[in-house]
Amino acid sequence: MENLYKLYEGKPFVGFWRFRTPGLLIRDPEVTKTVLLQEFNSFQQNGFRVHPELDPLVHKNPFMLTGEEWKTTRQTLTPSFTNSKLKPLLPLMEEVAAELVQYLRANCHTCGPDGFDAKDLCSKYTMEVVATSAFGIKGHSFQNPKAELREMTMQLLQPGLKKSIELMLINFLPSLADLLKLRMMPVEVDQYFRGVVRTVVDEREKKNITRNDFMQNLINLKKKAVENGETYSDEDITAHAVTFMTDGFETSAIIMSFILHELARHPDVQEELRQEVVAARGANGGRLPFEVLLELPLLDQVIHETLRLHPALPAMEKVCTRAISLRAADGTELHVPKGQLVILPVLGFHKDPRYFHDPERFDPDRFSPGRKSDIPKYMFLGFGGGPRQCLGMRFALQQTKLAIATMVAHFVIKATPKTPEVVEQDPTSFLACAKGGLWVRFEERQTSL
Ligand code: HEM
Repeated sequence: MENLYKLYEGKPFVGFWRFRTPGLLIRDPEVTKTVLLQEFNSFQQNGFRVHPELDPLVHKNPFMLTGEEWKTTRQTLTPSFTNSKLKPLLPLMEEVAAELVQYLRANCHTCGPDGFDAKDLCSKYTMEVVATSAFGIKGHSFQNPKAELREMTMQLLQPGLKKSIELMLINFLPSLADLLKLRMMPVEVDQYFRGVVRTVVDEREKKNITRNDFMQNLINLKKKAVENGETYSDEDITAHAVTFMTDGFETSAIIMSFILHELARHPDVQEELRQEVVAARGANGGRLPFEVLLELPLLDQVIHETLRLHPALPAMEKVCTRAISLRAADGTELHVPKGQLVILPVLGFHKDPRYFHDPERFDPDRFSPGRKSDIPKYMFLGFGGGPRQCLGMRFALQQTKLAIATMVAHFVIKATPKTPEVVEQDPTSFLACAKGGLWVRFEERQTSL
């Protein structure tokens, strides 16, 4: 999509074919705002669908839902992502960050000249954070690369060849996929997650345990629904915990690995960030309290600039649900019929010199308080935009900030011979994925406040 975006400079709309489906690429900020916000009701469906009966746990993910079902689910889950619910998760995340430091200390001298595959490393951390926050369990990712929770989640997120072909059919030839009863989540993964949730819920109910986590919020939602004579089933609890797992684990690992890559390639920014983190830890007894962590300015800018250069979702797909006329800034008008696939080229916008000067340059200062208002609205779409903007954004920022701050406080992150100069996107991946991986090495620092 980035190439198509560049090829049609000056045009607000570009038509293309994806297999037998016509697609519409948007190249205009005004139209992007119209699609995401002003005419949201005409574009409220994401370009993915799963069969509600064959794939109930995936279908209940807000990302897949539309209409009233989407609205109710989003309203139900939103309170779990407010600061008052996220703050109590910090001690759980800190335990995982301490495990990450231990793991790096134990392995940084023996990992060889190429260092660590940053994505693999970060996904151990995000898997454990999500496991403890969403399911209230440990995933044992640092100890065992083949741990069951990780293996089951990976079956969903990095499917093998046969499953990938099935997924293509589900997306591009849905009627054939329905006929063949193809499902996105393998049966054994579905059964596994239902079993995990049943065990956790039973144990908490039997032993009257309450814990400050997402699972507790879901259990409380069920209790409230029962009191009000409404339905909130065990399947709903499982589906929403799985949403947390699938949406929260991989995307955050991707962005963290790109941050490590950029910090290794920009030691000056890394050093400035270290000073910011070390000073804040020093002023708070060696910890970063919730409010302090969220407010560290350079840390926030580094994350946003990395998301600009390497958005986890390089393009967003929407489907027109109500025919509409779109008008671009240059006056071009286009009739968009119901059912039309519409693509918002996130990476194209993020690398367009009209919106981001010298776009290939890693420049966290673009997101500084004095400059970020220069970025046109809806041209930075790292977390999407409008009513469907990423539901887990605050959680993602919290876990990412804690991991990066902890790593720079304890280690110097360095490039290795395998660290790519220019990151090449793997064209087969729907999420951002660097061809050949992102490799970095860690040197332990003497002082670690
Ligand atoms: C750095 C990490 C993350 C990135 C870059 C990211 C990015 C995105 C993007 C681009 C969208 C589409 C937004 C749109 O259509 O406008 C999205 C949707 C969503 N994200 Fe995230 N996400 C991240 C982490 C998370 C986490 C941690 C969770 C949950 C714990 C989460 C849950 C969701 C959900 C439920 C949706 C669908 C929202 C809806 O359609 O109403 N995400 N995310």
